[in-house]
Amino acid sequence: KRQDSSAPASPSGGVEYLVETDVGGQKLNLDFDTGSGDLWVFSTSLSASSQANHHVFNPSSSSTYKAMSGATWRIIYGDGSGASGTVGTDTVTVGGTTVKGQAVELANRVSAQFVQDANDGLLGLSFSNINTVRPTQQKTFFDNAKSSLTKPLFAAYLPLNANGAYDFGAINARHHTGSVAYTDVDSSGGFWQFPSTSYKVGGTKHSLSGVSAIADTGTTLLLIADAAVTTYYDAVQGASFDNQQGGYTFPCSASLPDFAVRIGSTNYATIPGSLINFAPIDNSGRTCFGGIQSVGQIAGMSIYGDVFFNAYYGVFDDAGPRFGFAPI
Ligand SMILES: O=C(CN1CCCCC1)Nc1ccc2c(c1)OCO2
Repeated sequence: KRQDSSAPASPSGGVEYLVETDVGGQKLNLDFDTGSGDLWVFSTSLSASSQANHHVFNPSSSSTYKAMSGATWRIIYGDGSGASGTVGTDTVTVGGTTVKGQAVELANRVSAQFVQDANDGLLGLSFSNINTVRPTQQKTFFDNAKSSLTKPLFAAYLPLNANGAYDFGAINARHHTGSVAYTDVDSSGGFWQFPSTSYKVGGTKHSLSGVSAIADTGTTLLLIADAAVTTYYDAVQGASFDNQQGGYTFPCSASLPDFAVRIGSTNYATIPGSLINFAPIDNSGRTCFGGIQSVGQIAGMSIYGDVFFNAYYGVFDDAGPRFGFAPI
């Protein structure tokens, strides 16, 4: 039960946090994603152009890799990106936590966004019921590891523009302040999902009846219904929806109100306005892109991505299951 460990998570381009992961003795920088359930890697099965600028996994160079005959996978993410390929098993180590016989999905196709991205693949940390391997669905790294951990939990510490960490098996008191508040999780859809039926802009409360949210470390921004997005940016001087940028922008000098979201039936998580200035849209530094944007057509759902985790330590506890949060 002493496979507990903490693995550094490095911010990459403000878009994602990468964790160095050992797959069959080969080191790859993977995007840890609580919003999906597949562990997949760039592999030597990809075209040379797709492999460019990435570390790729070569199954022939791993003495512990075993092909999974007849198994395939194919995934499409909420942002339209995707990947697909074949499957095997290998020994995977993250920090000091090792899983033998972990399903490792080898990409032989990846969408253009992934070729541009800095990651060498993804390590899914959602529930295993949305893993895409067929004909036999596979388990996530955490699902396989949890029985060897002191507690069946992992936690995400993702501070802005600083090295963070994924803690496995124990909460790391150095990664949060105050006490951790919890809400029950509905895992039936595969996500770390909970009701989130109201929000506050600069202290004024607004309801989002019937809405649920997912805690999603693989999504960069905080994505929420159009009504909430409009309410927020109505409170920001000079903000407007920029079709070219595909979201709300505002003068980088604008003062941004805090945005609080209700987590379950407990209290609110408050994201300070300063964390809602995501990035300048160009090198002039005049206009900035907002960290709160529309979730689009996914009715009744909010997606709490890294902008949320820049303010809150997230505890993903399989006992429950439940989601915990505490200011970092
Ligand atoms: O697709 C993702 C996250 N995804 C994680 C794996 C890498 C590529 C990005 N998030 C997302 C992005 C936009 C969305 C959405 C979800 O739901 C509606 O709009």
